[in-house]
Amino acid sequence: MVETLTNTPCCLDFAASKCVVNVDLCYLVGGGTGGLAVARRLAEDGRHTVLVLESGGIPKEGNEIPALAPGFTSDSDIIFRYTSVPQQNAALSTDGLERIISGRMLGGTSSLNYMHFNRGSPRDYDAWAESTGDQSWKYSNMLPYLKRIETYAGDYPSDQHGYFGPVMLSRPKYAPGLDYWLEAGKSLGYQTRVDPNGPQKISKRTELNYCPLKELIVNLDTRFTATEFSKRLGRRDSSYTAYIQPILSSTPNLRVLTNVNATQIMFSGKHAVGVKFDSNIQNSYSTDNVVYAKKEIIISAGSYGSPVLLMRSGIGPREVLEAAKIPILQELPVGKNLQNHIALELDFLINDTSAVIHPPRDFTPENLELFNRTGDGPYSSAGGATGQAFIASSVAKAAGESDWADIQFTMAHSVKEVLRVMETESYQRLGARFDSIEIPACMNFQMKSDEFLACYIKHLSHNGCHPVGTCKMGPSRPFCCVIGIHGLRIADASVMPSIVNANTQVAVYAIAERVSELILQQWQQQSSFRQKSWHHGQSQFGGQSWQRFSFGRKHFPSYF
Ligand SMILES: Cc1cc2nc3c(=O)[nH]c(=O)nc-3n(C[C@H](O)[C@H](O)[C@H](O)COP(=O)(O)OP(=O)(O)OC[C@H]3O[C@@H](n4cnc5c(N)ncnc54)[C@H](O)[C@@H]3O)c2cc1C
Repeated sequence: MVETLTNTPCCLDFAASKCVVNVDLCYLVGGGTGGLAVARRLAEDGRHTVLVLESGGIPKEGNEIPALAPGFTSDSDIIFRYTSVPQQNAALSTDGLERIISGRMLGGTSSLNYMHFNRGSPRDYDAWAESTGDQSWKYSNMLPYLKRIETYAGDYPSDQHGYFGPVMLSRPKYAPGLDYWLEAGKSLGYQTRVDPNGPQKISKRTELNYCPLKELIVNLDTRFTATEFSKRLGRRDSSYTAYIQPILSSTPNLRVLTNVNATQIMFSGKHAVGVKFDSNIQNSYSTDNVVYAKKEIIISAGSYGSPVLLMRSGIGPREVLEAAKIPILQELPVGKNLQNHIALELDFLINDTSAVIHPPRDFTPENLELFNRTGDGPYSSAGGATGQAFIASSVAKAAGESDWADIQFTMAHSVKEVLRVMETESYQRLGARFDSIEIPACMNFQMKSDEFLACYIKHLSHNGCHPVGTCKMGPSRPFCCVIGIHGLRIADASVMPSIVNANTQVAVYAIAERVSELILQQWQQQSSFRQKSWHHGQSQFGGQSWQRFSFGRKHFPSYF
């Protein structure tokens, strides 16, 4: 059951409107993509009680309908909204100020996103292994976790896929324009029948006979594929619907508390022991509620939320904490290393609307009824990005990384290559022509010239909604533990040392799967050690042994 403060039975001091909760073992801040995946794995083990505190509520009605996803991104009830610092080379049409959003509800941003399902390149995971010095992050070692996420229902069944995981990975039947996309890719010499979620290999192009845009894209080793999605029968599969909803009522050791906002981690010395939170239930606002966790605290508040919570708790860069007059508990470069993809939409005019979603024609009551009945049709698509391609640019090539695609485009990113695709026979049949938005600063340049495109990109590009890296794993931070602090871990997009070359939710799920397994192993080892120590202590010290050897109790007797 999803609970609110007003009805949770574990709230000990309910009458005083301050809530003091003692959780058996573990407490998670943030019921988002990573958080709920960790919560599920820890709870289903059966030996531990897990409490999730989530700032938002249950996803709104209609959240499962992909076609409604774009509308939800501006619903202030279910998003965190920020504005970037002024950018020098992006978003200049809005004075360099970027609108940044993330999900604020159960499922977090997996309840808000467009459901594209891409693992990223094996090179991305290998790079994590290299930067952390921990070989277990290598792709070959992460493959079991990637498989554990998914129930594969795509076109390429193989031993590269999982078939029993919570998230359904599928390719929708309804895919307007996909045929044109694949035909265009094929006509340019690219492979098209490739598993987008198999190990990402860049296929060799058969010939390079036409490349007027070669300064940007020299190596056109690209694969054009259908896009795959985290959807079950055409409906959104989020971490809430996939990991938690199916087990919540039958898992009494898993508690989920909604509409509570964590404000600070509490410490005894350098040991994280609890979290303070505000709650806002039915317009009744209460502050400084406290939850204590016996085992440990795991933060999964996302790439913006996790560093903020750490800094509020005294963990962060000295200059930031001093400026905010927050006593420093641990100086760490929290909040640095923010990485994101850059995104740019290009508009084309075509004369045949069968290749795109056409709202007046497609979003009809009949098609809604079709979706409700079968999960098919226009309502099963979040914006119609039915095809995608991964390509290695000349920048990647120059760095010796021609097998590490640094551009992903989904009808259509990566300007010059998209323009090229639109010039192919298949898109010319649709009458496709570039319909550039008029930007005064770019009007002096010749349309499609390098100068024009550079100006266009600087003005209209924006963040790709894939923030990572703000609490990055380092060599001295095993199992996503916070350096210098006991009992505090992070499991979300913020721990990635570097961004993957695709959409980020799958990598977050993989991190959550791996971290939760490590946590369970570590807890198991600790309890075996404790048991051994206890027996040993008993024989040595008789009745005094428990206090002498047990962890936790000794340090925090008042909490437990
Ligand atoms: C518009 C959009 C479209 C996207 N499309 C795709 C896509 O198609 N495919 C893809 O792979 N990726 C996509 N992404 C990115 C992807 O969804 C995210 O990278 C991923 O979901 C992040 O997971 P997370 O666990 O790090 O954070 P989140 O899922 O955001 O979870 C953080 C959770 O913590 C909660 N929280 C934060 N602060 C507090 C606090 N103080 N107290 C309590 N709770 C708190 C939040 O409410 C949230 O539930 C998209 C992102 C956006 C914004």
